[in-house]
Amino acid sequence: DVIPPASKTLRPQKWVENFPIADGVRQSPIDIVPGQASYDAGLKPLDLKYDPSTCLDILNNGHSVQVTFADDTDSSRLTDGPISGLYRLKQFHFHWGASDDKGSEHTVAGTKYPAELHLVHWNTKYASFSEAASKPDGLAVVGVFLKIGGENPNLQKLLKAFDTIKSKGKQTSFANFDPSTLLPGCLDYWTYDGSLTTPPLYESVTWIVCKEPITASSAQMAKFRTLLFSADGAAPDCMVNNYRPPQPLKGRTVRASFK
Ligand SMILES: COCCCN1C=C(N)c2cc(S(N)(=O)=O)sc2S1(=O)=O
Ligand SMILES: [Zn+2]
Repeated sequence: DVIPPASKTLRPQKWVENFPIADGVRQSPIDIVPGQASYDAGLKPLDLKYDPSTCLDILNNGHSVQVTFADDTDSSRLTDGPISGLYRLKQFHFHWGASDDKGSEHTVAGTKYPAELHLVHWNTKYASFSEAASKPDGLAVVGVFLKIGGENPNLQKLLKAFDTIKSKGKQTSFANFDPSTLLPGCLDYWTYDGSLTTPPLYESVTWIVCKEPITASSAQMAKFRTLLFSADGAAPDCMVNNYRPPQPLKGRTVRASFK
């Protein structure tokens, strides 16, 4: 009989069966309500420094498109902001919709953006990324919204690689990409304690969501939608709507770095 495509069997409503933490107290994403965030004058500006030479490869992992970095030195790292210590960049990836009216994981007063970039960093107080990934202060993910606007030249190099990693499991070398070209000009942010937004849903993430979006053209968004959840040879299953909807706040406070 027909095997349902992964995008149907692994949908968010099903995750709690295998990952009970899906109903946990600090799940992500959330709806950020600016009027309810509390300005914290003690929050420092983000200090992000990325070294393009640490960029290794680009991969279709069956959930998203991911660019992975060498994390054996401190040369691509996040410090300050809401965190203490130094967190190394491990990877970045995106979430997007089947159309321009949805796709982001976090929402802002109910507004969905067409996509969201996640830059994943791990706390170097732990020996490795995989050790850090499950600790309450193990990860810091910087989220950047994408909105529809003019073509973003800094996305072109990424999008050009998509043709070679169309299906699940495909990966290709990807060198000298500077992720800071994907950051907005203003690094004002909201921050709260949350989780990975896909299984294993570990409650290990200090979320840092930038207020200012970057742009992508509608044509560039369409390029994301040419990727597949499915592997070569399987029935093609378009990689779209790979976002988890907002989760209950359960008493958490969202802090703002700006007034
Ligand atoms: C040993 O590794 C275990 C966890 C590894 N990761 C798994 C995810 N599902 C995941 C989701 C992430 S997201 N969407 O919350 O940024 S980051 C991330 S991840 O940190 O790369
Ligand atoms: Zn993500």
